[in-house]
Amino acid sequence: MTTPRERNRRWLLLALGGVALASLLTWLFVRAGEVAPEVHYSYMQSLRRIEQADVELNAAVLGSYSDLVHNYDALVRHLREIREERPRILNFPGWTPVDHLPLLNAKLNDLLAAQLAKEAEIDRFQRSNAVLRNSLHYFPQAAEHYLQQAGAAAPPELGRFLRAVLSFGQGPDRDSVVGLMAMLERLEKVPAESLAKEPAGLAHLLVHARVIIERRPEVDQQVFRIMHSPTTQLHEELTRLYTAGHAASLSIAASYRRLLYTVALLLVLYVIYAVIRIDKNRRDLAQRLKAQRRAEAQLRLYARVFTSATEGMTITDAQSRILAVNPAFCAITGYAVEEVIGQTPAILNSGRQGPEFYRQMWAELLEYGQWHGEIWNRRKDGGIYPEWLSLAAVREDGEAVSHYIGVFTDISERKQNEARIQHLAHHDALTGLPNRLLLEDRIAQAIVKARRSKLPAAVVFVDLDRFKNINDTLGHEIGDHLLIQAAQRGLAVLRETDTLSRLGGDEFVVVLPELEQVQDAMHVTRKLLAAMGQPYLLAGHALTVTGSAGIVLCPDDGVTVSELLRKADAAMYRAKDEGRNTARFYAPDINRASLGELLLENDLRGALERGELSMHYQPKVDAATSRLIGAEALMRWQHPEHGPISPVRFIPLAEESGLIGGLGQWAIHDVCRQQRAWLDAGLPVVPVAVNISAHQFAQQDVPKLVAEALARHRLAPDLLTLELTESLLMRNAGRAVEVLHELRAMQIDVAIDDFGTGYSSLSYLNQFPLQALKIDRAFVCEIGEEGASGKLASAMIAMAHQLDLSVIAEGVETEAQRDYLRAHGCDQFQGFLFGRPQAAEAMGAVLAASRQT
Ligand SMILES: Nc1nc2c(ncn2[C@@H]2O[C@@H]3COP(=O)(O)O[C@H]4[C@@H](O)[C@H](n5cnc6c(=O)[nH]c(N)nc65)O[C@@H]4COP(=O)(O)O[C@H]3[C@H]2O)c(=O)[nH]1
Repeated sequence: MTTPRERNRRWLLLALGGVALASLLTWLFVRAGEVAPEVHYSYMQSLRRIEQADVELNAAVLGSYSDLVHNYDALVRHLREIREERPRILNFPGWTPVDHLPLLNAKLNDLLAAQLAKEAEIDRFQRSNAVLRNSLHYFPQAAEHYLQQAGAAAPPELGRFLRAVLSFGQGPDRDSVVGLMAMLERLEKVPAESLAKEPAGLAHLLVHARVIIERRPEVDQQVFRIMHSPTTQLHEELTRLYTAGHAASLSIAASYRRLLYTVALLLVLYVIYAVIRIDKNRRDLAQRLKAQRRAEAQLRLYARVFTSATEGMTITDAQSRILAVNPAFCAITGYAVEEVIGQTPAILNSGRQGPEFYRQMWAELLEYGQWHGEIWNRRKDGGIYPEWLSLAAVREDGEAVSHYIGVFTDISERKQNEARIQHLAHHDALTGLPNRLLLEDRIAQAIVKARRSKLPAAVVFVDLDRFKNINDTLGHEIGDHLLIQAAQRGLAVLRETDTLSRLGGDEFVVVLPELEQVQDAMHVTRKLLAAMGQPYLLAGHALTVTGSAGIVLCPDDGVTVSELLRKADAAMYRAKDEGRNTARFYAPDINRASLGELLLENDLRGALERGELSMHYQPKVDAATSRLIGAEALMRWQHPEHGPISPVRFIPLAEESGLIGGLGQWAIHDVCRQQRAWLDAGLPVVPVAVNISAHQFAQQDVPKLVAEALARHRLAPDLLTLELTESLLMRNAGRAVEVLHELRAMQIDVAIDDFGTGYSSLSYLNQFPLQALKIDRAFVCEIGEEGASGKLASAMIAMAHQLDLSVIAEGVETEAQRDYLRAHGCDQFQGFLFGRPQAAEAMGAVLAASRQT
């Protein structure tokens, strides 16, 4: 930007430059045209006329001298011409080069001097020649007359003298002057009486003779001097010098013309350049104007985004002083704009995060230029709320930070939803007791405590005796009420540190951590069974239901969750076997005798080789059109003695025994093999999802395994998808992110399975490159029962969509569930309503049928 002062100076310089250029051009123009031809020709003519007159003057002198012309008219005329013309050559034309002037002036002066000298000589010549002419004219007549008069009396020498004078008069001879003068003097001395009768005639004759003898050489000399006057030569020289001066002037004028032409040419070029520049500037200006308009429109858009965004936005300077906040900020925090401008965001500090949190946040923000995370802040009214905050440091041209920008969303509702999801995920919907997931966690904690405190823990498996009969005869509703009351009674007899959970149906499990003595476990169990065994008054019926319990001790009977549960279960069966309404401690023989899990595990080892395992396929359909769009592969074990065994039972066994690696690998290969077979059979295949267990994920290089299987069966990656559980991802987030990125690079889609049953927050799932989320069957089950669970499923769908995840609902059994989920934007359905898991042949038929729809 130029200041007005600079602009004025620039204009002044421009004006001065213009004046200087105009002066230069004028001067060049004048200099270039200064040699005016008419002045030159006039001067040359004057020179030539003088020269001509001079030549003719000489001719006139010669004419007079040779007596061809008897008057001096021509002579006088030429002299007059020269005199008249002379003033015209006295001043050289103004353009004559200055360095030529001294020589020209010197030559001119020489010429003038020579002319004056010549004029004087001519003047003398005129006079002498007139006298001589007169004598020459009269001398012959006088001689003739005298000789006639004197006759013989004439001096003897006279005849010779007369002839000599006559001859001398025609063409003088210098040498004869002396002799003639001697003769003349002698004749003049001849006494008059001795001469003839005409002495006066002789004297007259001798006077003429003297004139001839004296004047003839004089006139000759004068003519000689006139003829040899340097005027002619000086004329020539002056003309030559003048011509040279003229030529030099012409050359100088030509130089100026060239210079003028060059300057003019430069000016023309400059004008062209200026025009081009002006045009370019005009175009640049137009472009800049366009860009500026675009930028203004963009700014208006940004401003609209800023004011209408639902996220709170804060812009601070480098010292964190708030410069601007948007309306959403005010709506969320309760502060008015003027209350926060100039303050720092510390006014929102809730005290929930310690100094270390902020120190790390700032360190990350300054190092990476951004920070994202959850933070608790305080509203103006003192209320504390969680927000998802994204901070960015703005650096101009990589320099120091100039501003900070904060964008945040109030995630109170999401947090509440998550908390409710967590609660539901970990609690039984009917009784509100912890469910299997939370139970496993509590058992794990009890194991750790037992190890640390050396005080044993007990796990008690309680099953209500013949509860099924109540359900079957009095209906589920009464059964449910009974279970609720049983749970409440159970809770009433337990310590706060104990856990009572419901596994499902009529199965309860109690965790008793840090027992003072082992018998306490039996004591508490008996109290529990007694409480639960009291009569229940339900819908007018007084019901008594007893319970059987199996107790295991940690660490004596086991140190893993599954082991303790399995053994407690076995002990419970022993109690049932031994007459019900009783409790039994676990004993090693129980395990083998009642359940034979170990035997089962043993059987599982050879199951693959014996061909007892197979993959079944359950269809997935598009929520909007109900068209088949995928399938989930589910493993089936056909035990030769026990018949079909659920994967819920044998997959944990396979995980515990380390067999899961082989089974998982086989599952992927078998699904790929099957897809290839369907493809070869010309069926319209759909992507098939394979479950990956946490143990398999930890043990194997899943991307490599998938790549090998795809390559071996020549399958495109979009025909295979993977399902990983939420807890798997959370257990080793760092490695999971890496593996998921590898799979993404291979274009393998990954879905998160059983969502809602883990402990993860959706915000944290953000870091995983996932494509789909499967809502666990537990949440779908609740839909249609007028509970909160429907709301949870819809909250999950909304949150998953916010994370750009497609949502699949598992276990859709009823049309009510389907309609509810569809209305809330669920993308895909899987469940008995659309098809049960079925063998490959049956699935082939489903694929074939899908061609028609
Ligand atoms: N009540 C009801 N159930 C429905 C409905 N729709 C589907 N299901 C069942 O829900 C389970 C869905 O599989 P999942 O959640 O991955 O849960 C699976 C998965 O975690 C595991 N599993 C099965 N096959 C494999 C496998 O090949 N590898 C691994 N690692 N795990 C497997 O075993 C679990 C249980 O499998 P399944 O018994 O086949 O049970 C399947 C399926 O039969 C419905 O409408 N109502």
